[in-house]
Amino acid sequence: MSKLVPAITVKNFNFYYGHIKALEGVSINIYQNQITAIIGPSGCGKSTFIKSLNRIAELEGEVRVEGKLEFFGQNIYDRRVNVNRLRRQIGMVFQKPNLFPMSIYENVAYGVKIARWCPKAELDEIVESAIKAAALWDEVKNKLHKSALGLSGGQQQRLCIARALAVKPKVLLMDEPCSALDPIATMKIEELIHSLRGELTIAIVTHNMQQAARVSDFTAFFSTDESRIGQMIEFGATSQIFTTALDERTRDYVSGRFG
Ligand SMILES: Nc1ncnc2c1ncn2[C@@H]1O[C@H](COP(=O)(O)OP(=O)(O)OP(=O)(O)O)[C@@H](O)[C@H]1O
Repeated sequence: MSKLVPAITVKNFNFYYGHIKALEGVSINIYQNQITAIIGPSGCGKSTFIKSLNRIAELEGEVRVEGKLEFFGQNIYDRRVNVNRLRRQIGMVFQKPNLFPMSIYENVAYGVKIARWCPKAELDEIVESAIKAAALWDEVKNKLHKSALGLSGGQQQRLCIARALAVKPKVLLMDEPCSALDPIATMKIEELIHSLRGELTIAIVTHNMQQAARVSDFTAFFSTDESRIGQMIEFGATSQIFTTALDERTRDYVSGRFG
């Protein structure tokens, strides 16, 4: 394996919603061009964690952070950070597809257009290559100017991924991207994630153990203790976490005995 470079470095990270502590002492590297799965029981702070990486969490209300959270060496919570730019560089796909009521083309072009002026021919190329990268081109190439809301749930989710890819993010965060999809649509998303392997840094929250084992290079297991505050219990190569985890709580969770 080539040398691992952290895209995101997290050290002793605490996260609060108002006065309520949701995460405590999280330390982890999200490695560049690797796929990291975040697993753990409901309410342990998996979504909170990934939403804190691109500062989407603060859209939900007053939040506070402590500790270190760096994106290629830059403090993500520095006052001088341009949050819109940060969210382009660290894109996100949610549980349910959240397309705009616009055409397929416009959905993908949207982020590019608000970031900069772009000649039509270049925009066409960006849209096409993003939809191709999201493994959706053959299904939509003849209806690019039809409403995106007419697509199936699985197609909509791949279009959300295309929209995120169009602005050339360095990191893509995925929060249970398959939880609303049937097995075939899920398989297509997994194949798509697989095709991005080695080219894009991905952090994916999933409740599906087989999915984590299939798609990721690294796995982080989060949990809570009696305090109900989320912690990261163990982080390692996915093969190790699923076969020889060091912590008993991780072993119990991945084997289905807990959670
Ligand atoms: N916007 C919010 N305001 C206040 N508390 C929140 C907010 N979002 C989440 N929480 C709380 O933070 C804790 C962690 O929630 P989070 O959604 O991150 O967990 P999760 O592991 O992703 O759960 P699930 O697997 O059920 O989606 C929970 O106690 C939750 O109630």
